[in-house]
Amino acid sequence: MGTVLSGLGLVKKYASATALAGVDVAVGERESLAIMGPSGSGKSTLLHTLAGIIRPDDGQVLLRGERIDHWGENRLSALRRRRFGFVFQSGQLLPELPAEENVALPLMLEGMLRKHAVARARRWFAPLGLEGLEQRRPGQLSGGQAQRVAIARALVAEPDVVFADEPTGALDQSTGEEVVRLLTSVTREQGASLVMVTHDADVAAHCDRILQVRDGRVHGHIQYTTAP
Ligand SMILES: Nc1ncnc2c1ncn2[C@@H]1O[C@H](COP(=O)(O)OP(=O)(O)OP(=O)(O)O)[C@@H](O)[C@H]1O
Repeated sequence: MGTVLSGLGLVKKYASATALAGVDVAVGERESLAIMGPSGSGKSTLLHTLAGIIRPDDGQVLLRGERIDHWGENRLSALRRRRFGFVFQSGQLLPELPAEENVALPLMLEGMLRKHAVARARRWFAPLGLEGLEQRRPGQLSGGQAQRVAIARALVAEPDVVFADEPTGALDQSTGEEVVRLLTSVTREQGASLVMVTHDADVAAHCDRILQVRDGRVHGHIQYTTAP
């Protein structure tokens, strides 16, 4: 399995805390990696550093072997739009746009005509169990449906890597399980890798591998031979 994304010796310090104290991590082709650890252990900082949102103080981030951590802001934001997809805990959809336009947004931002972008966006509704909800606005969707729309938006531009930060954090247990099951399976089918921060061991168990982080360091790995 080839490596898509890697972090080597990542260090990130804030005035009051060392969020990352030298982290090595590699994410394989189509692999799903869960990042777990106590509150304040550096999970979100690690995800944001791998995604080119936070610049590390030391160490390197490589996408398909190419170093990206020292790229300029414009180049990094174009990379994030084209090659990465993002799913957050909640509140990431634009309330005034119908679901299909929310999904189409990354394509429109890249200059695709609205009707073409929406046509491509609609293809994601059936695989995510969202058929018939294309015209609904986010306020007319349940929490689980809104997260599935967010997953469709993260995948629509066919990214190399999807980053998810507590994607089930605002959902009840069974809705969260359904969302993570779809997130891991659809991401894999699309050919992308997944990096997901979660507090929830049941959610993490849907990933191929779990990275345990503690005090800004990798504390351990759990490798599943087959994800559920
Ligand atoms: N912008 C910031 N400024 C100062 N300190 C920060 C900043 N971001 C994170 N930290 C500190 O870095 C450490 C790691 O934070 P991080 O958010 O990565 O942890 P986490 O494991 O994601 O926590 P949680 O599970 O509570 O979200 C913490 O001590 C935090 O207080």
